[in-house]
Amino acid sequence: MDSIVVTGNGPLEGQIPIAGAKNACLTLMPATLLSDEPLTLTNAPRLSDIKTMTTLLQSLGAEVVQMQGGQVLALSSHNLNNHVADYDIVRKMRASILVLGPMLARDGHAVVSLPGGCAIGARPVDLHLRALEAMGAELDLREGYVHAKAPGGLKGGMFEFPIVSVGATENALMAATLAKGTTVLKNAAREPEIVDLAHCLRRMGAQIEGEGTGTITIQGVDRLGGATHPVVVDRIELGTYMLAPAICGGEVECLGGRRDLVGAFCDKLEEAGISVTETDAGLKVSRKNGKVRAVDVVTEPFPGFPTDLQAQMMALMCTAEGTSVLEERIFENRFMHAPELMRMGAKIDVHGGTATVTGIDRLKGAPVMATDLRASVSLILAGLAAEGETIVNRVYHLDRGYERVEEKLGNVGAKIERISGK
Ligand SMILES: CC(=O)N[C@H]1[C@@H](OP(=O)(O)OP(=O)(O)OC[C@H]2O[C@@H](n3ccc(=O)[nH]c3=O)[C@H](O)[C@@H]2O)O[C@H](CO)[C@@H](O)[C@@H]1O
Ligand SMILES: C=C(OP(=O)(O)O)C(=O)O
Repeated sequence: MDSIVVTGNGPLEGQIPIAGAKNACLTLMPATLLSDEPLTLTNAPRLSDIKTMTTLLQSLGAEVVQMQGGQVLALSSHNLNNHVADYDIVRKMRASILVLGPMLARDGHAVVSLPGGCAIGARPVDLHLRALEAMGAELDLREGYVHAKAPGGLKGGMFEFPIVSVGATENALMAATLAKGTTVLKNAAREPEIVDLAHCLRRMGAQIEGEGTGTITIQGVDRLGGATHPVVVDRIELGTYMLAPAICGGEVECLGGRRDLVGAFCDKLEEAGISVTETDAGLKVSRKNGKVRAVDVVTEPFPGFPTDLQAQMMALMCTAEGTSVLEERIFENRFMHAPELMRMGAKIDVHGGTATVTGIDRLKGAPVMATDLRASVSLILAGLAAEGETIVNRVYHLDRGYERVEEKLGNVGAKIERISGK
């Protein structure tokens, strides 16, 4: 298994291009299952999760062709010949459950393995299933698989999500585009990835209103056509790289960055004393002098502070002036980076969903273990500002969500290299 070695090397200067969003691309790709005409996605990120979704779609009979080094994905589902999403693929990535709604809506049947829990929490899919049931789906859970049927096709319905779920909103939204009649999704997720999905579905001929608000209304249509759609910028990759100069000092412009994608996060950076400026090309972040101030963070659904940036923000707080309280409200077990940061000298106290971080002057490099995607990158960020060498082991998690991380950080002056495992 590969490791990443990072050595503290002073302030960072330069530009980092931000890729298309993993979490948008992972929901846009299954949208191909709604149509027998081609769907072309541009600005796709080159990540192992995208390969996993490619393998899953191909296992169903869809065609997925990578062009321009993987930045363009040409998808087609005109030859769908298998409606069973196998456990061996689904278990690798939770977003695999997103094939359920589209397959069921188009062909009236689908069998999809339950994805199971993961390091950050139990992550059930009950809301995906309940939303589909509200559209008339008949579901049966057997031997770890969801067996779904809608013999006469899905029918429009009303579903109010008891808690906000990004994935369940995506599954229901896709399914509703081909249901007969009107579907209303209440307390829907408002994440930019949902808005991007709605834009793509509309290009394919879907009738959708209200994306980006808590109520999405979908008027079902008989069929969807093809489309070409650019994947929205990755707000989590953006936030991660904005934190690099915040932690190390210096000035970095994140190309393609947009404040509307990371508003609550920018507010927290500014509260901590970091400057964020909108430029023609993106967002420029600088920390020219002075200490970072400790700030409190509560993770919430969009437009709140994203859970996917909590670990990276904790890395910043480790050397801030004062004490910060980070409250994780989305996932029940998302502080696995804390003990690893403590190996680097951080002072962190975790109680349930709350972590209290007391800032120290400087972290010290250490061998650490990456436990999940965002934990991995938080350790890299911490290592960039630490004294000496930090070896981040088990970085396969990192490759799920960050393309060419060594190159992107190396180009702005970071001392970072990948060591290939045996
Ligand atoms: C591929 C993708 O887009 N992943 C993102 C997506 O995950 P994902 O779509 O899995 O996250 P959800 O928004 O669904 O999860 C929010 C909360 O709802 C719970 N829940 C969810 C579904 C369900 O059927 N029942 C249920 O109880 C979850 O366990 C969690 O506690 O949104 C999360 C929250 O912003 C992000 O951290 C993930 O990076
Ligand atoms: C939790 C994440 O992804 P996933 O939902 O695919 O596990 C993430 O992107 O931080």
